[in-house]
Amino acid sequence: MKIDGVHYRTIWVADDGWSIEVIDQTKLPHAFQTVRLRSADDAARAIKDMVVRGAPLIGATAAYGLCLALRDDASDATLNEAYQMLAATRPTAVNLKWALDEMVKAVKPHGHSVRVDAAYAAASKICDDDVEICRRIGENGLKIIRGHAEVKPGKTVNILTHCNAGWLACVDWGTALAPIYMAHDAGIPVHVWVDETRPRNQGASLTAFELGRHGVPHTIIPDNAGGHLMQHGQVDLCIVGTDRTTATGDVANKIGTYLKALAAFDNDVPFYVALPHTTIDWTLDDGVAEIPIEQRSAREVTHITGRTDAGEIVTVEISAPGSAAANYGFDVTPARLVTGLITERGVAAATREGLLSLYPERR
Ligand SMILES: CSC[C@H]1O[C@H](OP(=O)(O)O)[C@H](O)[C@@H]1O
Repeated sequence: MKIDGVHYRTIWVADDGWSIEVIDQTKLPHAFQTVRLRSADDAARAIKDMVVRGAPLIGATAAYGLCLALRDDASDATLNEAYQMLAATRPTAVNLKWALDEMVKAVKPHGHSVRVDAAYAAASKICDDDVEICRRIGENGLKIIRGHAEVKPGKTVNILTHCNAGWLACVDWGTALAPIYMAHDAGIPVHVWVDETRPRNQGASLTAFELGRHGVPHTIIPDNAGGHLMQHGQVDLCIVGTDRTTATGDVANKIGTYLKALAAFDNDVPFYVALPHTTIDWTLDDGVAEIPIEQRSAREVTHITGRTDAGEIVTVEISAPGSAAANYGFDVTPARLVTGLITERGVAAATREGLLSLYPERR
């Protein structure tokens, strides 16, 4: 996406031809800085510390993490060790394992002397494919937004989203936000209710940053406000992302998504999930029982980082000292609450048959 006229992806090979540069998302929205990754450890730390985050971008970063490991030593032992280390960084986003498996398939057949080139080529393809996949998700989601615009001609289409599933969560475009960018660029009047998304505030910090830079009208709301807005007819549809969706359409996404889906269901508000095929876990049927839910540090709940009026970036404690805090990173929305799955191949019902209609090769 463009920032101040410059087109950025979230991850790229640096000008030295081998190290990896990423946007440091822990510094946004108050500073736009990049970080250089020079080892698999650097890549793992960037994923774990959420310097990079979002299922597709986590996968892309892990892919380049394997490239960096192989530069030092292209042996199977190093490949396996780096795979295991990167795979252990964050458990919920299935793109992580998908990307690592793609890299192993691309590298393993080759002799050591060509493995590094094969790895960088494979990682680059993962990134290029993600850009095109997300662009197509945007096109398919645009049709849905256009449909809502047609039933209220000249009026604004109000869309609620949760967390950040924009270009910052992917390599470019995004998933849930791609249709919104395309609708805005097509002249359809859209407005986005942006869930702040506690505790890491990816909505207030990242989605609002993205939409603001693209000129898309939006309003940041507390996570608990969405149901009220839906009750009062102020939400035409919801579009969110996902970190892992089962073969039956159960959707793991940022904590709070499930509650939003319940409110949408109760108010007859269409609830869409935008995802690439790389986020579908075909091995799972029951998302609530089977999808691993990351638990992060209590400090992310008890403390918050922001900018003072004087422009200083500070972290402060916002809770009663000594109180325990639980920090579940994701929840699972059962398929019955999902209106449709917006993929690069079209929009499917959140069912096994719906997904297989788009991905018949999975039968
Ligand atoms: C397109 S994946 C976006 C997805 O990832 C976010 O989680 P996190 O910021 O912790 O990586 C959130 O669940 C988004 O919906």
